[in-house]
Amino acid sequence: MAIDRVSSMPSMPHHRKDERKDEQKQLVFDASVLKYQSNIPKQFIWPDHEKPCANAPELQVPLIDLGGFLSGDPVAAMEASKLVGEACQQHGFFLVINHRVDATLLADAHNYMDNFFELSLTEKQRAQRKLGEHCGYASSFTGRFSSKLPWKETLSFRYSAEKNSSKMVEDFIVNKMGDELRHFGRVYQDYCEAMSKLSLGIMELLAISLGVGRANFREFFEENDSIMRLNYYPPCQKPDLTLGTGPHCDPTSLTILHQDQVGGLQVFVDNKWHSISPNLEAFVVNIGDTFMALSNGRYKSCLHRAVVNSHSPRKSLAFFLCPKGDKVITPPTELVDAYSPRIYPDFTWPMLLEFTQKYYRADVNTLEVFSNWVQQRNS
Ligand SMILES: C=C1C[C@]23C[C@H]1CC[C@H]2[C@]1(C)CCC[C@@](C)(C(=O)O)[C@H]1[C@@H]3C(=O)O
Ligand SMILES: O=C(O)CCC(=O)C(=O)O
Ligand SMILES: [Fe+2]
Repeated sequence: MAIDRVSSMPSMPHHRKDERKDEQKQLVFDASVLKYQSNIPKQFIWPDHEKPCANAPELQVPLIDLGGFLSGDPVAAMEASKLVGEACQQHGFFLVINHRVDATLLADAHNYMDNFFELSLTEKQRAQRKLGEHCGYASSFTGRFSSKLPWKETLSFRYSAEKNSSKMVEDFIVNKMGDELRHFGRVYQDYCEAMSKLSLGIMELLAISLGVGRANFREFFEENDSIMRLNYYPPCQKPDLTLGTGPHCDPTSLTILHQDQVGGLQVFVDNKWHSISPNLEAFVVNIGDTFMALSNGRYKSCLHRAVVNSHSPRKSLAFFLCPKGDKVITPPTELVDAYSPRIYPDFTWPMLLEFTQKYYRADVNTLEVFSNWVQQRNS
């Protein structure tokens, strides 16, 4: 059964379920074919109010130099945390440079991604993600959603920072794709380790900016159980009708994204879509719904999307930091008082993840609908 936005998870009438199954069976997003088609299947056409708008103005996002902070300079740490705090109070997006992620590793991550997505659909489908699961290959989520399909292929896998999981990514890739992709798996294992390390540094800056203990969030995410996602956006002959990724807030805690030089990431600020220009030296960082709850709403998870174009494929590598499954999302006591009462209920990340994978397509309201769902279940 394909999943669309549901408010109270109604059971689907049988006849509709059968119709949907037939419809979904026919629809396969084979990028090697669809990128040449000028008649776009209706499932990929977004409603007028969500279609891309021409020439979105560039968003002035703070470019935060992490060099001094990563060298242990306390003044630089204060300066960086101030810039991070200002960005998170406005739109939750900022860029980081001098991040110490190895340039060769970053180049390999982009190159190996090209190799994978240029495989035949049959080859890629060896890693096909199962309904309700978040790891594996997906081509525009046909079978998962029945309308407003994203114009993209994705490969997602789980990364755990726990000591005994040092081969989790490599093993997943080899298990799905065979031994010939072992090195591919190794590259993304190393990439995720670099992302995890960078995330923990950024968590220190977020803690300082919120006035909680500097180690507070770092310890909370030390043994993170995160999601790595490779986004591949084929060219589209009608890029004004489709979206690579629909409008959403990331349900996760922190996203570290590297976009290639093509451009397409847009953020909704001051009631208008703004583009974030490519900068290969920088990572785009944004906080997600889970961190918004952890900060008791002080920092906002921000609406964003990705547009496509008619001339070249676009790639982005998104590392989604997530806490270990047994961690309860409760804001530090410093962030809750009579003037700032609790906004969201306690929850764990696996609860929110299951909600987005089985019941609700993440959008701008995910955390609010999820909170009501949790409170209904607890009442
Ligand atoms: C936990 C996740 C669900 C999604 C991938 C990660 C973080 C972002 C989420 C997503 C990108 C938000 C928009 C809708 C979505 C279905 C997508 O377009 O990919 C979301 C991802 C998902 O549910 O697979
Ligand atoms: O590809 C992009 O630039 C954004 C992708 C994104 O927002 C996501 O995968 O959550
Ligand atoms: Fe996102």
